Amino acid sequence: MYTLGYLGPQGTFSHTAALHYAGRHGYTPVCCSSLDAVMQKLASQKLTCGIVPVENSLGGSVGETLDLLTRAEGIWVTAEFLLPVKQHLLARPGVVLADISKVYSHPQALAQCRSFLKQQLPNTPVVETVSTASAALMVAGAEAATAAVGSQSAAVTYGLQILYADIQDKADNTTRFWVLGREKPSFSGKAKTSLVLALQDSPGALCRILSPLAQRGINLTRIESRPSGSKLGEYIFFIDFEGHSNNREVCDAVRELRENTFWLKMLGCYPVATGDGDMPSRWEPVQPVGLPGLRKEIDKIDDNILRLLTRRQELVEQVAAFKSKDMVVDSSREEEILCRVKEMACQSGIDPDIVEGIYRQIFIGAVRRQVDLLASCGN
Ligand SMILES: C=C(O[C@@H]1C=C(C(=O)O)C=C[C@H]1O)C(=O)O
Repeated sequence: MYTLGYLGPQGTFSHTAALHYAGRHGYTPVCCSSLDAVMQKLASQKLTCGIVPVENSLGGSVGETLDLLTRAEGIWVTAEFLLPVKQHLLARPGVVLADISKVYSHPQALAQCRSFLKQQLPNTPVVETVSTASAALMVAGAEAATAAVGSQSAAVTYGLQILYADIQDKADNTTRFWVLGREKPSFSGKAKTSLVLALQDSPGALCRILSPLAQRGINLTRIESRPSGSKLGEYIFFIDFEGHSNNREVCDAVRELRENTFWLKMLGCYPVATGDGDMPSRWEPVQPVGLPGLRKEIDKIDDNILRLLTRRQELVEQVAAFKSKDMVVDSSREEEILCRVKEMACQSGIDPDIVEGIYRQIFIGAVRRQVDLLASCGN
């Protein structure tokens, strides 16, 4: 089994990213208690790979990920993944804004909603938690009227109500994730290279980092400084630039950077993300050999079907937040879906009646799930 570790619990944005990525690449998502646990399990071969947040378009870098990667050995960035992020203010059903005595969330999520919190809850204490989902869990179990900043899936998972939707400062809020593995990936197409380096404190030092790239026309996509952790005023720099690490120009630039810096660590070279977080529209071609090979491929496809069904159920759960108990079934929507999938089945040479039967079962499950959720939320 190929596994993909992510920072849990369920309902975190890392979980959402893991589900998207796992669905595309045939991995099983594995919940981990911290970012450190993701990396430790990866290093000790308990995971095939991990997915970790690196930066957010509003909140900036995820310092913990960068610090852990600086120290990690034998772990490479193998891919990047962009996830659009929507934050909501979540509370137990019945709680109104004026009652809220505390707001819980992960520091990144709080940073993403700074304007909203300042305007709507200016005097309410804010408490940082290890993840947005653990904030939702705390709010669900708290005696007092509290609120969490988190995802809609966290709301549904923990039986909370969305008091305010889309409270992030900007609508196009996106988190960039890195997929980590123990082996460098081989791929073709547009590449990005990431590294971290430490500078000797001398005049023009930063210029000596930038000029080897600039002189060769290499496009720097990110430069980020973090305290080195040893002395006040000493920094390390995280750099991402376009180009493959085996490209001649890039190799020369990295060699020059090494000469100009005190310490340099390659983090990885990986394909540039295309920017859509959707599920695959086309499967990778496979060439199975013999009966065992064919059955192995069928097993893989079954894994993928289940992962897609899991993802579908998550979305169905989110739909429940827009419904009341007595209007769960939407027959015209079901007919619309049936019409589309049966048409696709015909085009692919699959019996449309069989596809219809499968989908009718899926609808029964989806409706049952929504009814249960709405009953547990008291809607
Ligand atoms: C998910 C929904 O709820 C129900 C389940 C559906 C599904 O599984 O696709 C479609 C329509 C509804 O009967 C929805 O309304 O979109």
